[in-house]
Amino acid sequence: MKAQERPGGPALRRIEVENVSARYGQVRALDSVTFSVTPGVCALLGPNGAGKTTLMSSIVGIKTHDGRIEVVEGGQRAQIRPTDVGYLPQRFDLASAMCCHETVQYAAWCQGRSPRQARQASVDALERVGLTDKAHAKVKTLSGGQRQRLGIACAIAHRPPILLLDEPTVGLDPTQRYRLREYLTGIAENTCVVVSTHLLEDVHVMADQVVIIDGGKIIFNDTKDAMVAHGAQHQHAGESTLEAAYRSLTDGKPRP
Ligand SMILES: Nc1ncnc2c1ncn2[C@@H]1O[C@H](COP(=O)(O)OP(=O)(O)OP(=O)(O)O)[C@@H](O)[C@H]1O
Repeated sequence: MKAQERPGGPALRRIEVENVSARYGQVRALDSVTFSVTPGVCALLGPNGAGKTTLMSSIVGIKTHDGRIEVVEGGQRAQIRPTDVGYLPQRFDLASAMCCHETVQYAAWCQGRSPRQARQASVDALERVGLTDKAHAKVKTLSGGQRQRLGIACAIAHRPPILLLDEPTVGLDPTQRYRLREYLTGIAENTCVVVSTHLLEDVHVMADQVVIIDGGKIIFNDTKDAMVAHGAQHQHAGESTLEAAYRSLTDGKPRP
């Protein structure tokens, strides 16, 4: 992934999430969540079951919810359009008999690119995730990390102004993790990138904004520097400031 490459989508002013609540039957997964995201990398943190995936799928529009999720651009509010968004779900299936190039081409075509644009988009995205040499390999022959990178290629191929990645660095080797972080920080100037992660190194390397969610509620929403400053006040021996901040903010909270 080349940091100097920037997606050509229009810069969005911000994503507004207002008073969003969501349930699975009796389970309240999100409870009046309100925050906004401007271009940059927003790291979404929280314990297992906190509601991160539910929040991402609500923003994408596939989880029904109460409240409002909109884009505000030039003072105008609008619904988020599917073509505005690139989404890497936490778990996904790909057509195992298709090759990587066909897979990404199809994803770009589904996002409104013409067949010719989709072909080029696939070439570019596979290059960015380091899978050019696997372009004609069948999906079923890929390793776990290669599959994850193919999923990322599908999410970024149409160069969306909103990128939602649910635990994208899981399964990537250190070099690929570095390349992904470099790519995301490179596009962040004009892309709202929301990355769900359990890795504080992801936060350290690429986050501008940090949102911590616990029990379906936002318990922290500020800059990375503010999180570091909070951690410095609660640091134990052997802990980084980010580890201390995360522990002190999430320790002892009731779980749903
Ligand atoms: N399909 C589902 N049916 C019922 N409950 C669900 C479903 N998906 C999630 N939940 C519940 O909703 C809550 C939030 O889950 P969610 O997957 O959003 O958390 P998460 O923060 O993404 O967790 P993780 O870090 O483990 O991926 C949890 O209590 C979970 O058990």
